[in-house]
Amino acid sequence: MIHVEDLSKAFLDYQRGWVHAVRGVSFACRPGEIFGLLGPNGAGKTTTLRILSTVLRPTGGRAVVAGYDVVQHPQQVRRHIGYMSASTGIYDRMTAWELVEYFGRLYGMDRGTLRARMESIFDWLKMDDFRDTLCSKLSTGMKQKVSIARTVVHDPPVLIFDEPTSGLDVLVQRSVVQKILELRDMGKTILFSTHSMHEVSKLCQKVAIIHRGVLQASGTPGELLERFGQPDLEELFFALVERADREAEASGSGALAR
Ligand SMILES: Nc1ncnc2c1ncn2[C@@H]1O[C@H](COP(=O)(O)OP(=O)(O)OP(=O)(O)O)[C@@H](O)[C@H]1O
Repeated sequence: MIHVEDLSKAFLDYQRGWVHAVRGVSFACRPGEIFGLLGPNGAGKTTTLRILSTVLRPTGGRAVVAGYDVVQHPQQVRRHIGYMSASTGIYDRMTAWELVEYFGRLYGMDRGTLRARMESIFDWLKMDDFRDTLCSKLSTGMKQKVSIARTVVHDPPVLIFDEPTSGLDVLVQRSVVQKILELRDMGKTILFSTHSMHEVSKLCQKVAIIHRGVLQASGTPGELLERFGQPDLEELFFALVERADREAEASGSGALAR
């Protein structure tokens, strides 16, 4: 459902020259599976997810999402994905209900289907108590639920979450993680990025560790620990990041990626 092959993205930056944000990244994620992209700041996670959600064009390689190539059929890709990032917009002057309805209409859903879908989402996310409250008056946790609702309103088969729990308290984090697990159980294909090893071990069937724009390793958490002889994900993460940094220093490209 998500197939990424040798994907690259370089930006021409005014101060830094060419920044190779993503270099030769390949992975696949299937329905009913959560794939975690784990990496430190500046690793290339957001750039990868933006390419997959057609916000950015790759400079090399190929990505197919829900059966559609992201460069050749961006509109079809957008119809079949839900993309949620920290900057997912919540409009203060709309109520929770109006906002989700607005996005459903943008996806071209007819009134009857949209209403039934919204009733079921508001019930699933326990949003009925604040369905008519203005978004400006919602707590951070309530806003996060509205973001999830707008991301899934058109019932896309593929969901892409960019650090969906960042900046949330532990209770809200827990409920977001729970909802992501429920979406997986509904058979969705889920890709998400995070800094948190704890989330990866709780959520992911497969994980890729990315640093300096390069996938340092990918597989099931169990496979990776065995392959690299590490006791847990945290140790594995540090070992791979340090190895990549040493290699970059040795090749003289140490300052490049951050
Ligand atoms: N529009 C841009 N122009 C120039 N460089 C960019 C641009 N967008 C991203 N980059 C650079 O690409 C690299 C990867 O950034 P990216 O945002 O993908 O990392 P990330 O893994 O999502 O980091 P974080 O966890 O901090 O959000 C960084 O060096 C960043 O500065």
